[in-house]
Amino acid sequence: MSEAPVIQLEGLTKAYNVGTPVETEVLHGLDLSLAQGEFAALIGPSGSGKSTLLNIIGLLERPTGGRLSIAGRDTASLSEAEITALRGRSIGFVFQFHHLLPAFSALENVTLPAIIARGVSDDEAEATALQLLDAVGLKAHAHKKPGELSGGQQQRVAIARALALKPRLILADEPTGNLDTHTADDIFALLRAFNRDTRCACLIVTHDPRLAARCDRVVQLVDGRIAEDRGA
Ligand SMILES: Nc1ncnc2c1ncn2[C@@H]1O[C@H](COP(=O)(O)OP(=O)(O)OP(=O)(O)O)[C@@H](O)[C@H]1O
Repeated sequence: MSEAPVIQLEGLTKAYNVGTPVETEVLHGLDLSLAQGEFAALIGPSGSGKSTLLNIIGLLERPTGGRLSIAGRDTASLSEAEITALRGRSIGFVFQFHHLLPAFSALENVTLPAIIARGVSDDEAEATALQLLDAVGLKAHAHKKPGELSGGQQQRVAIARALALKPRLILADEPTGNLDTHTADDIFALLRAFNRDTRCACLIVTHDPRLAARCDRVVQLVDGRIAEDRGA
């Protein structure tokens, strides 16, 4: 039996200020499918719609038109509660401004989503989190707060947090954008290793041609349209 694509878009559009005299369409009928295990870059000039598309695929914003299925579920008919549940169950986010909770330790930042979103017990969440912090090279820093960690270390905590929920899909928005080349390579290698080990699909927005060249597939947006889809 073939698996449903993790992401499927058909004729997807997004407009802002819908119904007003200055409605602007920023995504113009996109078709895109990403299978389990695929590792893809999303590239394109500033303003081409990459973040908007990532937010829609991440179920943080609704499309204006077309179809969006995530993990085989058509999202159009889902209630807000069902959307939230699907997002929590299926998607891990690694964003540049990683939204770690400053008052909590690295360990707590990784455990809390599993406890809150999944109802996992404290002990089980902590055991998983420690394994993940070890895997990202931060076991010794587990009890430090984000403000006591470097940018690259904070980004690794964000990756551990995303992976703690064992998502089928990882969405990363410029995950290495503010990091030096060496740390960026480490972060990229981590994402790649988890993609290989768990077959989670990854879609990574990047302005870095070096990183895009190391993805299996490169989707290029220009002016809200897919201009190129290499390696599909
Ligand atoms: N909330 C909003 N309201 C109105 N227009 C918006 C909104 N969010 C984004 N846009 C517009 O949508 C277009 C695409 O923006 P988006 O942030 O998705 O581009 P991007 O490719 O991610 O750019 P960058 O690489 O600079 O981050 C831009 O023209 C932007 O001004």
